[in-house]
Amino acid sequence: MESLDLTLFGLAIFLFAGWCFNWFLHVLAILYGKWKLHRPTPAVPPEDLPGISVLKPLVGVDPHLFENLESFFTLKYPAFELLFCIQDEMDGALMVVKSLCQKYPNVDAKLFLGGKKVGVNPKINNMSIGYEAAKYDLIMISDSGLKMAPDTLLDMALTLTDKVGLVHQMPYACSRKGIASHLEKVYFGSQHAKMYLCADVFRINCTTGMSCLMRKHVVEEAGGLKEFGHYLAEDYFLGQAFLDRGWRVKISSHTAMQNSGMYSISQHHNRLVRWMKLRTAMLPLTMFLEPVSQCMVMGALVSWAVTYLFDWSPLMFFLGHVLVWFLLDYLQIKVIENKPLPFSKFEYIVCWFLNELSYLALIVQSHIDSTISWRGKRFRLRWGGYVEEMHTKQTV
Ligand SMILES: CCCCCCCC/C=C\CCCCCCCC(=O)N[C@@H](CO[C@@H]1OC[C@@H](O)[C@H](O)[C@H]1O)[C@H](O)/C=C/CCCCCCCCCCCCC
Ligand SMILES: O=c1ccn([C@@H]2O[C@H](COP(=O)(O)OP(=O)(O)O)[C@@H](O)[C@H]2O)c(=O)[nH]1
Repeated sequence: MESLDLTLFGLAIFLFAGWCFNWFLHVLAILYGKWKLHRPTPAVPPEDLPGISVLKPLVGVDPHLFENLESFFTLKYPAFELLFCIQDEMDGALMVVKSLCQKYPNVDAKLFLGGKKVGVNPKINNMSIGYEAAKYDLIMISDSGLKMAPDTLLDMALTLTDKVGLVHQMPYACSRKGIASHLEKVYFGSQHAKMYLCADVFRINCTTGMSCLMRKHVVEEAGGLKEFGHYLAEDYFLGQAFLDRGWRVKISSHTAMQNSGMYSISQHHNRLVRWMKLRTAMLPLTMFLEPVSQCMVMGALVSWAVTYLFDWSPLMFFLGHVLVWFLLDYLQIKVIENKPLPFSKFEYIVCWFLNELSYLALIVQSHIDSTISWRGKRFRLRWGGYVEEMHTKQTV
């Protein structure tokens, strides 16, 4: 009996300590975000800036593709080339790129069709020819759904100092109409940003491949881009390859502005489930950490702990916990948005609860099957982050 008491006491102390650590992370993320993000970009003589090859892997067209790609043609940076990679020659994105090349004939832009099969990851396959043709040592991988501010490339290049090998942008989102867009902002501005900013402070690898600038010669030392084609989460392994070679990996002070023209709550959820599956396969520990780091789960566990330890009312404790979390998330989103929020306080309440509650269901869903669907292809995940493509049998 005594050993059971001791175990419960130890568990309650552990949960309470984890809860205190969580508040530390919350406050740290807000303060670090305030300090790190949205810094003014200094003016630098153009001759001091290295050239950059920007790889744009494209699949399909959405209503914002033209404006998103156009934002790369209007970047304020002295020397860069745009390398558009399109895997399917019939893809409508081809027309969009061609019309932008006509509109901006002075921008150094090239088109690569068909890709090259070097592994399982279709994004890597798509980018392979463009990667080989890149003429600068600095390459940037930039997903199709991003819209970039004119000075962001400059900010990223200035963050890439001597010891830094890779600079990535923390994912966030442009303001668009509707609840799905608000939900996306609430997710990326709250729990995602909290972990992302803290991971950067503690130098934990959380490289996200939607927008990252890196030194090509280091990628070559690691075996070239094709080495990362075995994984779907090529971004995490790219970041790790830089860290393993003694390079620093940093975040830019500009966030990655996702601006896909096709967005809905179910698309957002499917994407989060896909990412969770990748994280679980790569880093199995996140399978345990992720649920307990959720507001509602942590609140319920620690309510028990404080009742056991201090005889506090579990209900009052839980409600207070949720309220403080909710308010800190609001402060953090405001720091990341850095301008008036595009939604009302009521919409924030709805999206915050929707995000917190649906995320728990998504965690469960992510463990139900280990296959991943991504842009029309299906993959089976293996431990360690390896993947196999699943081919559906053709019937005649
Ligand atoms: C109390 C401590 C609790 C710690 C709990 C940790 C739980 C982790 C929960 C959330 C982490 C969110 C922040 C990381 C970003 C992850 C986003 C993601 O999963 N992206 C993956 C997919 O990206 C796309 O993949 C396809 C590619 O082609 C696209 O271009 C990509 O955008 C991506 O592959 C994964 C990247 C890295 C995941 C690392 C996760 C480790 C995070 C640990 C943070 C812990 C900080 C705590 C500090 C003490
Ligand atoms: O078969 C594919 C799937 C994706 N991509 C590219 O990979 C990037 C990321 O794709 P998506 O936005 O679907 O990934 P997510 O951010 O949702 O993980 C985009 O530029 C896509 O065009 C690609 O080139 N081929």
